[in-house]
Amino acid sequence: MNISFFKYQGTGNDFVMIDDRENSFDHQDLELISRLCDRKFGIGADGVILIRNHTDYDFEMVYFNADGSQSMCGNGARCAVAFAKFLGIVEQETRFLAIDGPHEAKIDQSLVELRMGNVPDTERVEEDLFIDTGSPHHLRKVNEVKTYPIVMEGKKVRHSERYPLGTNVNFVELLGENELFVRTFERGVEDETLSCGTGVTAAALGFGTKNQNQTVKINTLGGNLAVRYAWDAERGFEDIWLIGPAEQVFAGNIEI
Ligand SMILES: N[C@H](CCC[C@H](N)C(=O)O)C(=O)O
Repeated sequence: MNISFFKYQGTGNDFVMIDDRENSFDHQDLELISRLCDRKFGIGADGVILIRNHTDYDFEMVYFNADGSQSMCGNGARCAVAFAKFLGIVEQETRFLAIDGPHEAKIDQSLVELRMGNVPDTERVEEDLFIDTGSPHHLRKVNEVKTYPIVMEGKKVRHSERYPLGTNVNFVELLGENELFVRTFERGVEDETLSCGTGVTAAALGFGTKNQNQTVKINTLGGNLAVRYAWDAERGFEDIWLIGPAEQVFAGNIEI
């Protein structure tokens, strides 16, 4: 089978993007998805994203982790917006559908602002936090995140009994008020990724200030992101925007 694809990355979180407006990609072939993501025998990526037509939205994005499981993907959604602009589906603003519901986004050059779903509350888990930003995120504050054993500790939490469906695990170092360094062990990739969009959003909500409006700067191994949000004591977190670059790396065909 010959598949045309485009490779995109958003702060080092990388994706095989497929224009599937003809609905021809066999998205139930999870072995194919894993092969496409394989960094030795395939293209290599953290996930696969299909762009599909939708009657009520500019497009629908369907995200698959490298193991074929599905979830919301913040960086992937930012890349999907950039890809949709490249395909001529959108111009500067868009409304599209993802697994967690509708999203708005704005794109200027390669910078994408993605509106995330509202997050009414966060949950304390012993010394840590749990926040669902469209995908599940466990958050642990650490001192020296760059030397912390992310994979060893991330696997323990990801497979703990508390999370029968698994969770993503974020390790967060506070660099200053509203400035964080975040590293993430990702469910479905089953490894650390260079950044995680829904993860840095969860970290911003968990460790940012609780004023009416603020922007949290997040450093990741793959680059810098920002999260803007409004907080209300009753309603929690609203008007949440994940902001960062999304770039096309290369295009190709694969016989697989
Ligand atoms: N692995 C995550 C989905 C992708 C999250 C990440 N790539 C992002 O940018 O949000 C999960 O299974 O919940």
